[in-house]
Amino acid sequence: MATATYIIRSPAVILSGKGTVSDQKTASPFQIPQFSMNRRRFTALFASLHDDNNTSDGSNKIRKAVGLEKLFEDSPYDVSKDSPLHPRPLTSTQLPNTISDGPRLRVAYQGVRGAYSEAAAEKAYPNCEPVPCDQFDAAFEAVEKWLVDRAVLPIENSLGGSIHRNYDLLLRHNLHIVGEVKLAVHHCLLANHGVRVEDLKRVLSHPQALAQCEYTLTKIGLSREAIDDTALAAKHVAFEKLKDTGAVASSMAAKIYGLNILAENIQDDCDNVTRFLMLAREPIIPGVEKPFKTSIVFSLEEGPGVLFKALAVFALRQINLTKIESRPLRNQPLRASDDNNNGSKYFDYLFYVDFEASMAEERAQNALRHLKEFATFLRVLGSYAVDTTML
Ligand SMILES: O=C(O)C(=O)C[C@]1(C(=O)O)C=C[C@@H](O)C=C1
Repeated sequence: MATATYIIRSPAVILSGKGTVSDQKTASPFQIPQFSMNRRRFTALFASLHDDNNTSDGSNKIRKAVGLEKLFEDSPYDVSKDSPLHPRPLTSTQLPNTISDGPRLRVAYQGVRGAYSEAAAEKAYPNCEPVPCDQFDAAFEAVEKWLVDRAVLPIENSLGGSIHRNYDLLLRHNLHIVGEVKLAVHHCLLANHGVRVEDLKRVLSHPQALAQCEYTLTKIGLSREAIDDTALAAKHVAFEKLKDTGAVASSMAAKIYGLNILAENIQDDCDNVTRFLMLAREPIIPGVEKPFKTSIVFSLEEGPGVLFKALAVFALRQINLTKIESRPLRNQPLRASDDNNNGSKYFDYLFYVDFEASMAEERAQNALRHLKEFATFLRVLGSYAVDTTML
């Protein structure tokens, strides 16, 4: 039977399911002396959640499908070995504000200067050094390869919905969610000086930004063209000195690239908020001193009421869910329905759930233990403080 070696390097990662994980190692997850919760119980809990004695082939297939087998292979150093280089896990109380003490934290974001993601990085980590990345993948990789300390990436918007790419990348990469930050997004219509709204034929921006301004752009009658980020759209319009093309971007982008603001607040709803995730190589130790949220991803066997059963583990413990998202389980061949086989085929899905509880709480631990009884795969993406700041 094929076996895989997993180095479980954090207490916040759970690999579970019906496959064989023959040789698990746990790498010194707790190094913080001021760790305040019942450390022994927490360690025992994670050890038990990692302890997978099931033997059917289900989860190995899933791990292969989502690339989990690669999780630790590319690690710049093996954290299972004691090393002075091993950074201490961040504590929840260090985040997000006190993190800027000491040397400036380098924070990757997707886009160029003036992108909303840069503003989100600065809100998440005041006084940080924002590091632009061309794509979301590059931001994930920059953290993994120790080029930067953190990444701040958008995950959902109140008008446009989920940013699916980042849901997929969360699973493909080996980073932990250590916080969230919400940013009010006020879009402007930008153009070169001397250009009027009537002169414009098209507008460039990030697809999310274009979707958020759908109504206004249709009213003006502009054709839309997608570009990697809002600030890059502004930069392109400015550098190419375009006369018939505008950009949807921030007032900061207008300032940086010397564009004129033709219209402000052009998003379809004045309450336009994007939620960003703060990602790090190490998880934080979850606390209970302030409102916490936990993000997980899991998959289930096919069958009637299975998702209902999965969600009931939270309802039974009065745990509120704040988000549920399903994504196709990539590289998983289409399965034929075995019961009442009528030749129908269906897809397999991963379910991403955010719930309002800390992994330091017994009810959250029990809920996940319960879920693990029938989930074919389960991973905790992070347990982190809720962003309760006023926008
Ligand atoms: O293009 C930018 O400026 C970004 O930061 C990206 C992004 C996104 O991906 O949703 C971020 C916030 C806004 O919702 C629009 C675009």
